[in-house]
Amino acid sequence: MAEIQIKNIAKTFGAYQALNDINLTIADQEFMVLLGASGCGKSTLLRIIAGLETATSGEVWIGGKRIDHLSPKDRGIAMVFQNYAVFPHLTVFENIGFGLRMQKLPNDEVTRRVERVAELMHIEMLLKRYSGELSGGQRQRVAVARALAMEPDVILMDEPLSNLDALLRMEMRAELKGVLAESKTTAIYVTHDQVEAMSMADRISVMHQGNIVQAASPIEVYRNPSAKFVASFIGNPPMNFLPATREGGGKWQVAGQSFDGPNADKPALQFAIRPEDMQPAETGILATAKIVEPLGAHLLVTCQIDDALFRVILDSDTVVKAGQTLTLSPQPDRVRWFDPETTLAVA
Ligand SMILES: Nc1ncnc2c1ncn2[C@@H]1O[C@H](COP(=O)(O)OP(=O)(O)OP(=O)(O)O)[C@@H](O)[C@H]1O
Repeated sequence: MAEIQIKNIAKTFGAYQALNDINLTIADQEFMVLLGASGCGKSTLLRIIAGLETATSGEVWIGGKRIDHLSPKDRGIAMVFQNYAVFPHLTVFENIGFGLRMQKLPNDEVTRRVERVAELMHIEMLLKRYSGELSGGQRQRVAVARALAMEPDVILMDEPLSNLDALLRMEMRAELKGVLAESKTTAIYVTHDQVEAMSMADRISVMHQGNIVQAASPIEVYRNPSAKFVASFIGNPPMNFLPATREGGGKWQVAGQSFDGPNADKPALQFAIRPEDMQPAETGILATAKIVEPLGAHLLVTCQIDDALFRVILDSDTVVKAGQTLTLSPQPDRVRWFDPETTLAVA
């Protein structure tokens, strides 16, 4: 069992607060993705768990044991980095077995483990090759295989696919997800790529300025963002927002139309909707199409509603021209509301 508990972790670099009181529990065998923009603190958190960085305060527990005072090699953790440090002058076999040799495991055990993970990563035919002769994708597989060969309780990955080209990345992310599920390892995966996060994670922790803003399943983060930051960070294009003023009795005025909303005691809220959840209708909000982008699978239309830009994703057969007025109506169960002061979601 390798449940990871992060308790009140804070980290300062001089006067700079990189992490503020982080609390997070990652279940045994869960695939947790830390997602956030550059500088939000995700690598720092990962490095604290690995023991490559010391927290200013707080505790890290794995499998019910406190481990933050242990040296990295005694934590039962393996790590895969972006610049996968595969040794070019060693064969693939020796690269994968490197950590096992350091642990002085017997030869037959090294062979057994290397062959097993090589098969898992589909590189068994490369074992005798020198790593310097491999492609980027193959080298990345070797790096992951080397981590898995350690049979760690926990595997930590920091942007492991970011050096690969787009197609290989897509292939590897599906494969990596499958391999990790099969190996029953608890995984924490750092990325700033939301597609990677959405497609791979059991849960995503969205980080911003040293805090975890929301930790939930990908679909929950997408459908029910807990804060405006999450709504604007996840989704491409992101959620749309329009100002809403209170009419009373749970009704809100949005761009000249009346909508059912929360019964909140606030003069104003923000109405929010995903681009695919706002469609042409008989009655609704009037929008002027500004830019029409046919993207093959669908049509992306950037509109103006009062002063706000608003993006909708329409069926690719829809005929829309720039300058045209559209009447748009939201799918009612997909409308979300945010408090403009706290920026938090209002139920
Ligand atoms: N050794 C250090 N000394 C001083 N500041 C640091 C140090 N390491 C990280 N920081 C700062 O802490 C903040 C968080 O860094 P971190 O590397 O965790 O961000 P990140 O979210 O992983 O970003 P990226 O995606 O760019 O790697 C950044 O502002 C960074 O400049």
